[in-house]
Amino acid sequence: MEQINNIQVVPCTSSNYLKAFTVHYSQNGTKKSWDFMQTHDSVSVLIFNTTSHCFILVKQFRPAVYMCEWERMKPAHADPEGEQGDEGCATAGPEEEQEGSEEASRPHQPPASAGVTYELCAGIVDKPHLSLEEIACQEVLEECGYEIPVSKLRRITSYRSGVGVTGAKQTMFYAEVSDENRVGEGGGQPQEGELIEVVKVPLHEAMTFAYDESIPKTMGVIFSFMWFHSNMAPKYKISTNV
Ligand SMILES: Nc1nc(=O)c2ncn([C@@H]3O[C@H](COP(=O)(O)OP(=O)(O)O[C@H]4O[C@H](CO)[C@@H](O)[C@H](O)[C@H]4O)[C@@H](O)[C@H]3O)c2[nH]1
Ligand SMILES: [Mg+2]
Repeated sequence: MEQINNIQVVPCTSSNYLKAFTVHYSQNGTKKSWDFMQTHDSVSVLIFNTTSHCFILVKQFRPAVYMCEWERMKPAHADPEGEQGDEGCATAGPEEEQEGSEEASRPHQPPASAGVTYELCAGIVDKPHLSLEEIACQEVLEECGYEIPVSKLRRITSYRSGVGVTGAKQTMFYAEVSDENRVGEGGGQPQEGELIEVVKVPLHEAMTFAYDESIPKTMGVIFSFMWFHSNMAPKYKISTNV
């Protein structure tokens, strides 16, 4: 379990990952404006291990998810844009800053598990010299430890994510792997700060997993499990409990 402490929230003024803008425009003669962020497109891969009949997912701490929970649990007086003084900044109170103290003893800070989500293996498209498929295969290797050629990828579809905020394009692939393709532990690239746990979801538990709201997960997981159910499950002649 991760230990999350020393939380400080500051305005994001310069980032390699996102840029915030306001666009002013006219729609059918009416002047409008909209705030949005430019981010990278991304790829994701539904991985099915044919040896163990399990889906291979990744589990990782997501600061954005955690901060939603942090906001929710914050006492009313701890307004980041109000009483903290620094514009738009928030710092955890003194009791939150003691390293190593029990998370349960911090009434205003959610446990780290509140920010951990189950996701498809995925990555941002930030290498112009590589195809979407090549980036997807790199992520499968780095995050999950399976080495597969691009020919093993089947494109499921692409769609827009965060249409109110980013509108970035995500492309989803499907890949069947076997234990023989496993060449490493996965886990992401520690030098880039990635700390990823590889988890297996047995095929027969997939739909129960997908609809269990107590398990935080992305829409990609739910959609891809349903895609598998209607497109691939008959091939494996296994009920997925829909
Ligand atoms: N985002 C960001 N902010 C930082 O401040 C920040 N600082 C460092 N980094 C580094 O960027 C890399 C991002 O990792 P990936 O390429 O594996 O992309 P994912 O984070 O897995 O995101 C994908 O999968 C998600 C789940 O399906 C989708 O929601 C996304 O759309 C989709 O791109 C890591 O090396 C991370 O250390 C930041 N990355
Ligand atoms: Mg990733």
